[in-house]
Amino acid sequence: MSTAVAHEHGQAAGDQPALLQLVDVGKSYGNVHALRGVSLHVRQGEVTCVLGDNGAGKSTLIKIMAGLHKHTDGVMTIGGQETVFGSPREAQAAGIATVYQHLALAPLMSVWRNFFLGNEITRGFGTMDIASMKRIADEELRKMGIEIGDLDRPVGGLSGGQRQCIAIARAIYFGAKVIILDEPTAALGVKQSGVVLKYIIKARDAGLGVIFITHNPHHAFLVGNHFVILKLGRVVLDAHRDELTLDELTGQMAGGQELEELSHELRSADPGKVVDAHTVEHGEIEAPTLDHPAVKP
Ligand SMILES: Nc1ncnc2c1ncn2[C@@H]1O[C@H](COP(=O)(O)OP(=O)(O)OP(=O)(O)O)[C@@H](O)[C@H]1O
Repeated sequence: MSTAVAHEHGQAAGDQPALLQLVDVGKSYGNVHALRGVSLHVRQGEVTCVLGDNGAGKSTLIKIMAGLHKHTDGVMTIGGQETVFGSPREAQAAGIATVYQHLALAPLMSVWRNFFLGNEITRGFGTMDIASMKRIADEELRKMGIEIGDLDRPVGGLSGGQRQCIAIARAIYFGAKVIILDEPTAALGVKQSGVVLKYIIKARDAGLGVIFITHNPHHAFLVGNHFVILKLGRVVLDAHRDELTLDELTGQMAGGQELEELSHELRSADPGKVVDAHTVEHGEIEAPTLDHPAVKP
């Protein structure tokens, strides 16, 4: 397994050129270094997973690629051209679509209205061509195998999984080359997560470069071609799927060293009980109860 950053600066590995590439990108907010030396490449028909805990720098990374923030170091290229986006509009125009976990759609608006939000079809005198928009939204959602039923329903009444899927279908229809998914499964149960993961595969198979931001290595490993783990703003793992196993990804994500230290601390707190890193990592540790000495006042 490769735990080091494996790729040469400025050059994507493999035959295909990267749709989007970051080389040694950094971002400082005053004297806070949110990202340092981050390199990443996103290729057509591949899912690049970016994993990281809270504060790892995932949101900052998304904001740079989505045109909300400018990086302070390094280079971003889109289709080989060095690029700094001045606004989210510029990123969209370059084919970068971002689906935010909570802001994917406007909850009070209908499904078809959301599908065309900001890209409405109009006839003469600026009147909206509602019939065409409904027809196209229906066709596109069906093409992706998304069953919604009544497209006049406000999306607020749909499940979180359905909302994410509509946002993905919309990005594909409007010609995105790269789709950034911001923790799309974080608030979902197992079944709904499965549905969203299926549409991540569909987006990949439609030829998009998918960036799947998540803190869940199990979800990442089900769909990912490439894995990057961020920790405190730095890349601590950059590996292709055939270079690692799910256990290794999970271990790296959890932080083997930190787990060792935690298990050591827990052992000293309760020397009668044997707790090893494996037990902690796999969630086999006993949950504290009100009777547990550790939580007594
Ligand atoms: N606008 C800002 N000003 C100052 N520091 C910031 C700003 N935005 C983020 N940071 C800092 O940058 C670091 C990375 O934050 P970021 O939000 O990118 O991480 P994250 O991986 O998305 O975390 P989370 O999952 O908790 O949102 C953190 O230390 C954070 O406090």
